[in-house]
Amino acid sequence: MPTASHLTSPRYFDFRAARGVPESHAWPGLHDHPVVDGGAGAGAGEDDADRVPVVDMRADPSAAAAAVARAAETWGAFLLEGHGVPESLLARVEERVAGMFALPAPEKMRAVRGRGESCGYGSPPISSFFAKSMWSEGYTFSPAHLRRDLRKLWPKAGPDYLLFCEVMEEFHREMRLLADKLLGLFLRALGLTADEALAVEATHRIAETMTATTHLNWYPRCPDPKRALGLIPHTDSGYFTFVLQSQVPGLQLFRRGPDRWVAVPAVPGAFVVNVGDLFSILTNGRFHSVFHRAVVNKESHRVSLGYFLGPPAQTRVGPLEEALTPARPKPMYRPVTWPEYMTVRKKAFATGDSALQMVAVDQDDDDDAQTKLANRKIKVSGEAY
Ligand SMILES: C=C1C[C@]23C[C@@]1(O)CC[C@H]2[C@@]12CCC[C@@](C)(C(=O)O1)[C@H]2[C@@H]3C(=O)O
Ligand SMILES: O=C(O)CCC(=O)C(=O)O
Ligand SMILES: [Fe+2]
Repeated sequence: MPTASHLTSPRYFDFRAARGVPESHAWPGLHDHPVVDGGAGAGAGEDDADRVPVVDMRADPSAAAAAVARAAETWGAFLLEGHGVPESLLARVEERVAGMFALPAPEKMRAVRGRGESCGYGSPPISSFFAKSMWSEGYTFSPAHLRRDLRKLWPKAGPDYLLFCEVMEEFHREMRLLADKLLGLFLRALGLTADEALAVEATHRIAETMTATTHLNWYPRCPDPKRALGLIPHTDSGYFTFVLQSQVPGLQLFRRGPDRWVAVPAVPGAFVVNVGDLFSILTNGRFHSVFHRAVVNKESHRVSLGYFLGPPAQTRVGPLEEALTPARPKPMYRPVTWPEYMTVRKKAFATGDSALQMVAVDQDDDDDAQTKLANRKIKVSGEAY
């Protein structure tokens, strides 16, 4: 039973009551790199180096695939427009999400994420690897178990519960179809013809078995945003993520040469798509997973939604044979399941190493790589790619 003790529980920090950023939430090194604007007016230079790439799905498929290839190879992220998910539905999703976060803390804490669980309410799952706390709360759920999971937040299953479930179910239906379409475009972006992309799907059943997870982020208003961080710099671990950021921007992408954070503009109706680590593995490093973070601000709170796509837990993901090129003829990574990769990433956070590097195959060891290529033949889900 929730009691008023949630306010004194070490699990709950009452952001709304905070008058400053305590040491527990103050991050060093936040301003080591400049922040530049990634919006339409950005990149006054010749090549628009800071402008976040845009992919419009209304373009003809080869043009859209070329835009995806450029963005996935150079940025690991892009703004997705013309995706067909109605703006009115996105507005209803945002309204329901904001309503959920506005619930009193004891009610949200009814759904607190238990130790070792991936779904539930609380600090971002990644925060358990760090001594400092982030300026955010979030709620993770599996769209497949929506009605069951959401009873923890709304045990009486009243009108708010029903509306939330209905809107999220409609959203999930649209997003799952969109995810399949985008996966097809990603395969085309690897240079496959439409028929070859269909053949990859027939063999590997990537789209068919792909799972979706929704994670809602709430970044409360922050009295001293220069000291706090909404979400620590990270790469998403799965295949790819659709991020819906509300009217308040806050997502930043890391770019090298010169090192800088590019602030992603809040474009109404657009998604930001992030390439994740397992997709980088699947494409043999041709598509980059993007390092990104979320910052907070003093004026208003911010809400965002991540719709994460990835393989089923038992599927081992390794480089697709179709992604190998004359320049990179060998698989660069060993096959891993998503849970295995999460364990590697946990170690990487502890040591400061790169998780992707930790699953990389030693390219000098010819025999090793060739054996892995031979062993890597995909069987049906649950087996190796
Ligand atoms: C499917 C997932 C990706 C995610 C972990 C999760 O199981 C559910 C939440 C996701 C999220 C959202 C905030 C950032 C992130 C790193 C985290 O801590 O939880 C991502 C995870 C990820 O991409 O690895
Ligand atoms: O809030 C955002 O814009 C980013 C969220 C994010 O990176 C995530 O949920 O993984
Ligand atoms: Fe992320």
